[in-house]
Amino acid sequence: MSLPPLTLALSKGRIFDETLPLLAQAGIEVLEDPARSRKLILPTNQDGLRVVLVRATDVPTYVQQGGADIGVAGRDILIEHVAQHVGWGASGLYQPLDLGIARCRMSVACPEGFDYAARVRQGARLRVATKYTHIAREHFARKGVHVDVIKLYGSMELAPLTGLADVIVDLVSTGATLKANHLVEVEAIMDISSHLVVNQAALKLRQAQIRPLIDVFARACAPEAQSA
Ligand SMILES: Nc1ncnc2c1ncn2[C@@H]1O[C@H](COP(=O)(O)OP(=O)(O)OP(=O)(O)O)[C@@H](O)[C@H]1O
Ligand SMILES: O=P(O)(O)OC[C@H]1O[C@H](OP(=O)(O)OP(=O)(O)O)[C@H](O)[C@@H]1O
Repeated sequence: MSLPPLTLALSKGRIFDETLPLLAQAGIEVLEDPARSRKLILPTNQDGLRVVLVRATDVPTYVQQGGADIGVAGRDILIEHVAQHVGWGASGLYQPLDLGIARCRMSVACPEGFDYAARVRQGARLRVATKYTHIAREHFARKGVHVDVIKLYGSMELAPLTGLADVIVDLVSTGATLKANHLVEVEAIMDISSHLVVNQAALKLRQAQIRPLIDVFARACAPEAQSA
């Protein structure tokens, strides 16, 4: 009797695009292009593996709850997920590998004319708009800065421009989005890249299928594989 295929959860933007070359190094090919198809379950050229497309924020949930066996998620998403789901227990989600893809950083940014350093020195209360409330709270708590955190789901750059917030905490890569909106990066909080996440029960029950897949990713993202 053949086993059901392993399910790999990916979000359809950068993570999908940057995971494909890692899979390709092991001869694994996704047989449909999410940019052209509305399908959410994509076959691969291997009977034992399929890809499901989920929102980036849902990848940890799918993997932890067993909707997928394995997934790729940004460190930003993983930190927020773990902080919000402490009740679920730390178990269920194994993070064996930093894949080094979708690299960016989490930063504090503010409007060009805003004197962030002075406001921090003065001990002023800051209004912080962000999707990453846990990371923002931790960062400002460590600095001893009092903040009101305003949770947003996107377009954080707009918040200081409309008077909704003083600063934002968001992802920065090239800096082009900040520049286009007359914002400046004033503090880097942490480097971000995407990690492999694995359902712990699946890892125990389906060792023989999952271990080789983890090894495929480990080989593909090793430094010598990058330069080859
Ligand atoms: N500008 C950026 N440069 C590099 N990596 C980024 C950048 N912005 C976000 N990321 C990383 O990519 C992850 C988002 O992955 P991806 O682009 O696949 O999701 P998405 O498809 O945009 O999200 P959603 O599924 O919510 O629409 C983030 O969690 C972060 O780790
Ligand atoms: O420094 P840059 O290279 O300009 O990248 C930064 C932008 O990238 C991310 O957004 P993304 O492109 O993922 O858009 P989204 O949040 O709407 O998915 C982030 O939220 C910034 O807006």
